[in-house]
Amino acid sequence: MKKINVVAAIIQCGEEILCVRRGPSKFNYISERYEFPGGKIEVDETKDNAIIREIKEELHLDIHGPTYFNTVDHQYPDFQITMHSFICLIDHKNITLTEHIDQQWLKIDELNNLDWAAADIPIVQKLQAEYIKG
Ligand SMILES: Nc1nc2c([nH]c(=O)n2[C@@H]2O[C@H](COP(=O)(O)OP(=O)(O)OP(=O)(O)O)[C@@H](O)[C@H]2O)c(=O)[nH]1
Repeated sequence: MKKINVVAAIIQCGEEILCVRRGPSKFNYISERYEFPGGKIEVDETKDNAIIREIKEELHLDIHGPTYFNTVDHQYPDFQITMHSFICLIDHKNITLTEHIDQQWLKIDELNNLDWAAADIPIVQKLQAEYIKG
């Protein structure tokens, strides 16, 4: 079974978090699902550098000092993913979608309104648990 290592950015601006929608895929379970922007870690690349590079490529956005949030291991029918998420703060919402088909800026308690890729559910749940705790 193919294994991939992915980084994902929880991009926060004020109280809102950026959620992006993947385009059509041959795998129906990720096709047009919402996810956090990011992508595969390249050989010899640090996770921090991978997240900075992916966000620059995908959103034309510079982020600084990503802060580690969690790691999710998830088995999809055709591949296994290990995804490391990072909280990234920015001070403006000027992004350009180069790969995704929609963007939504949502408050943490609104994140359930979206149809997420399954691997993202533990991230959403942890964000909500920490938000409730304060
Ligand atoms: N970026 C990202 N990928 C995710 C998330 N959740 C999730 O299941 N994935 C899956 O992880 C994989 C990431 O691959 P990708 O296509 O984004 O990576 P990439 O930009 O490096 O792609 P490339 O292969 O075209 O160079 C996809 O299969 C995607 O569906 C998420 O929150 N963010």
